Amino acid sequence: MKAYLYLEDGSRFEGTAFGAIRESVSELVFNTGMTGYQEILTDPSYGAQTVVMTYPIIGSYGINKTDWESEKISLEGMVVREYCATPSHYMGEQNLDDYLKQHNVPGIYGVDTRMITKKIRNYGVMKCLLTYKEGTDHLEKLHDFRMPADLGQRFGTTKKVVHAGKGIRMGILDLGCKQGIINILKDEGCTIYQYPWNTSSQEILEDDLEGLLVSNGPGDPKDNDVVIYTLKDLTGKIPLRGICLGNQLLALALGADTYKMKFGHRGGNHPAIHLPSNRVIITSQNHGYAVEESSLPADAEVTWRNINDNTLEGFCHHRLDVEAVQFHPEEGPGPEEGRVILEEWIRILEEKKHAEIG
Ligand SMILES: NC(=O)CC[C@H](N)C(=O)O
Repeated sequence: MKAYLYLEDGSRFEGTAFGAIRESVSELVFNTGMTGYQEILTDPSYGAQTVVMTYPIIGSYGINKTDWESEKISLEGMVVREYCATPSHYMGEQNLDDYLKQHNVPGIYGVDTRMITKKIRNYGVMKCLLTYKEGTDHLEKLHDFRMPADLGQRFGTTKKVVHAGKGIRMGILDLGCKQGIINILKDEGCTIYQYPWNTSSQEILEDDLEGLLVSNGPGDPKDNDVVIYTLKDLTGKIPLRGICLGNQLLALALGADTYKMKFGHRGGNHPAIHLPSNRVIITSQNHGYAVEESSLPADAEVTWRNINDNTLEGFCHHRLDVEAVQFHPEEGPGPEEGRVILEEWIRILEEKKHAEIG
């Protein structure tokens, strides 16, 4: 069956439908990962977005039981150059087409993904319509579409969940937390308190945590007024850590500003420099917003910067015990070099606890 992808700049791409047959309007972004489509599909931070995979063949290793970041597919559509319907991998359980159908997510293949990516790079992130009929009102549909403002409330846990462990008590303020983050905290032995987005600062403080991690999540960070208010209240009362959306929200809580990037960073090949040590690591990334470095309070320290475009990739505030990174130390998908950052956060909070006990 034919499918069409219409972009906000007026361009139209004809391809073949796969996955669910459902018209969808969303924001179009590209990901440069050569592998990792299962993690990308299930990463809640892609809520209300359609992803173009720049790697030309997608689906070749199928879908497995372990490489998921949440139980649902979060994105609105998938665009690929060539779809492989006959996957071959010892862990593969299902093909991508069936998986998309099962989760009611549409896809299109056989389109020039290189040209689409170049358009996004030149024009910036665009709205897109994935549909099955040619039409004259398509551009209107695109113009009428607005990214939902409640995305940060849609993908996280709806009730407090506790995962018992033998180590320190870590909270996660869950705005769509990737499973990879939870898995690392579990590996480190933490007892994890996973909180819904609207949990009050008082409720969090009552659990006597060693630290609170603000998770990744979809949408514009500035849409999360309630969370920013909560974080403002928690600042200085409990060690705060953040990943991606969490990095942006902690910066906003400190009075800094965020902005929408032209086309963002999505892929597993982003070099970031750790400024205090002058060391570079290759990071996994998925973000369309960034913290405006010059807006950070004077006593905050910029700790990480992206080498490709010099954007801020992490900061800390020693006195208030706030530390965050814009990239994904838990990878999922991508290089694992950043994992030590999360492990180090836990180790230092453990040390602090033992020092306090004496
Ligand atoms: N992965 C994330 O947490 C993404 C954060 C935010 N939604 C952005 O696009 O910048």
